[in-house]
Amino acid sequence: MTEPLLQLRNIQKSFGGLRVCDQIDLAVVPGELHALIGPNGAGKTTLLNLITGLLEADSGTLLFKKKDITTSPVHVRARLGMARSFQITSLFQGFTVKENIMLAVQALDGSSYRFWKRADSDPNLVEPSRHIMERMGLLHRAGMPASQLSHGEQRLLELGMALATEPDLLLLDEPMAGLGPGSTRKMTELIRQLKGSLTIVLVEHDMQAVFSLADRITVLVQGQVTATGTPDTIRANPLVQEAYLGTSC
Ligand SMILES: Nc1ncnc2c1ncn2[C@@H]1O[C@H](COP(=O)(O)OP(=O)(O)OP(=O)(O)O)[C@@H](O)[C@H]1O
Repeated sequence: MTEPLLQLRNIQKSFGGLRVCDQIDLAVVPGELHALIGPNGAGKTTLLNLITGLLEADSGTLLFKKKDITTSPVHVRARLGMARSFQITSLFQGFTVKENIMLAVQALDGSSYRFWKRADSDPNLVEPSRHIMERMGLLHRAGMPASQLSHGEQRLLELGMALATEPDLLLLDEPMAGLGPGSTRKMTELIRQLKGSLTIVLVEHDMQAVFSLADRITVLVQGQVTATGTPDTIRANPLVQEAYLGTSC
């Protein structure tokens, strides 16, 4: 098997007496879109938080690009090439779409925010920002404050900001949440276009999107990995069908 880009070995996490992640083993290989699914409260978001470093595991090992990052803080993991789609609340609401994207590009470039005025005419920032806005279908919104965007557009901006850091591993936490059918289709298509050019871990409740996008799916139930496999294997797994009884996977 290809050497994993991200590997979790025997990861445990409890909140008080509640074990939320229990002996999690997970290998994400380069270039794949690996979806994490499971019923509400299964521990998916907690697992993403453990991967990005927002939370620290109680025990177990996390490897990224073969480096042990088990205790590394968020910014070290980000510098190594991990990005998570920002929550809408962390967009700079008063800044325009272009300014938000430029800030994210600037973070990659390492230059200081106090040079903002110059940054606005710096082709090294302007060109990549323009490219990202174009890719996200947000070019026509470049001058609009983030606060005035629709919910779907804000989610696209979030994704654009994550991509601006040119990650090797992109973690997406429910990118379709709260989107209508049109925006969901648009987001699905965008994620499909990203596939292959980077490795993606996707947490999503929209099973249609998950099953159409994922190369492999890991199913979490009550903090444990119940199954990992291709969409077809997962669909046919009786344990998964039991966990998802009543849903359309
Ligand atoms: N900071 C916290 N303190 C205490 N309990 C927490 C904390 N974060 C999550 N939990 C609990 O851990 C369990 C797993 O939560 P988590 O959000 O990881 O699940 P999830 O699979 O992402 O659920 P959903 O699909 O509903 O988003 C839940 O019982 C939740 O209440």
